[in-house]
Amino acid sequence: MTHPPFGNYQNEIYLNGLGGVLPTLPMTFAELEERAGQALPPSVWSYVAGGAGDENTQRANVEAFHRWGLMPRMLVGATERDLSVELWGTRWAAPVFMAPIGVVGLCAQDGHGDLATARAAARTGVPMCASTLGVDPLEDVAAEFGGTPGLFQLYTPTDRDLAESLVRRAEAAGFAGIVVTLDTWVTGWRPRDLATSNFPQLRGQCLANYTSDPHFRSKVDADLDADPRAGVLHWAGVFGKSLTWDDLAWLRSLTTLPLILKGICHPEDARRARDHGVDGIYCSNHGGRQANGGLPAIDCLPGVVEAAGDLPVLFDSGVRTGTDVVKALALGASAVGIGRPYAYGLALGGVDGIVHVLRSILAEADLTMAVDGYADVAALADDAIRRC
Ligand SMILES: Cc1cc2nc3c(=O)[nH]c(=O)nc-3n(C[C@H](O)[C@H](O)[C@H](O)COP(=O)(O)O)c2cc1C
Ligand SMILES: CCCCCCC(=O)C(=O)O
Repeated sequence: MTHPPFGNYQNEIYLNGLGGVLPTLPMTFAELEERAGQALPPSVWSYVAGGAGDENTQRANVEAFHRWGLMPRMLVGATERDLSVELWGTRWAAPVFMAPIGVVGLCAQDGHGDLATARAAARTGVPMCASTLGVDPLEDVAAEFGGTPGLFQLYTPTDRDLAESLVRRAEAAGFAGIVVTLDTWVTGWRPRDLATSNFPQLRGQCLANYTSDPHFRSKVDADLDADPRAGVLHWAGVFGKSLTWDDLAWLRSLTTLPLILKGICHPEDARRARDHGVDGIYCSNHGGRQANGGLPAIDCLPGVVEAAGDLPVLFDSGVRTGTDVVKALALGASAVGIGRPYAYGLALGGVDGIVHVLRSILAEADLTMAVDGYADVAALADDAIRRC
């Protein structure tokens, strides 16, 4: 799919003026977050916005971007930019994707946020990484991608046959890679969720990938449609395998699709993952939702990139603007994950809301590269960023 330059969104907004639909959507992350907080039911809002402990790592993820600065280059004529990247043999329209967000389904007013996210992927060319914890089964999600590649994020259950079934279904549905999340086999200490006690109830609504799974259903001794609680109980018993390096050969054996490990921050873990034959590393601290007191993820990225060698490195945690995207690329990310911002766009404007958030971020990234003199992602590898 070819795209007009992402920066054109700026002209569209100027031309539509205040009378258009677009200006009713926020133009800054601060406003986006504030308005999503007003739009979402309190339990969903506190779940999405919240993090671990006093949320210091969550804030640090965002603030750390300000301690990195891009170095502008002049007289290079970056009048036309190409932001596309090739990952695992597939061309992505831009070096950006939507990070997996379980429970994102509940951010949509019609309760089908996974489908809305997939439709936004189709409209923008920005891949979606679909969470295991969806409101809509992965097959229905993949059917909405419209040619944009998609990734499936696996929460590995203790039941190996169930893991295999989920991966096989993702393969059959046409997903282009499997992202295995390592850092969330149990949830971290999340005071906002503890205060509302709503987490189990929210989670219970996001088990479509399990309750639609033939293997899962075969293990539940009840009619799941008549008694959804039986499904929740069975899920609670199989969710959350704490993986070790010894499990990697088994994970690798599940699929010929690219296998990507999410939650890697230590260079030594990146090196070990590479030695175990994975196809990609995903540097992330889960947006500060799991362990508080950690380093900002962006500060971990350079070490992970170096250790990963020639493996692609995905990155997320704290990305709020197009400039953040360019900084993460300049620090070696192959593609950058947008997390909470797209969930907030969904809460405010459904598919249009996500599209607006993604196009704004891409336009800012594109225009930042134009002004700073970087015509493509490869050019950013050339000394484009400094510690402030
Ligand atoms: C509400 C919410 C749910 C999430 N669910 C998942 C998930 O199901 N699987 C996963 O690997 N990561 C999940 N994450 C983590 C994101 O993939 C990503 O790492 C994080 O949002 C990045 O931080 P940021 O949103 O502050 O940029 C979730 C994040 C949020 C905010
Ligand atoms: C029991 C673990 C559920 C994890 C829910 C989704 C997620 O990753 C999150 O950060 O929230």
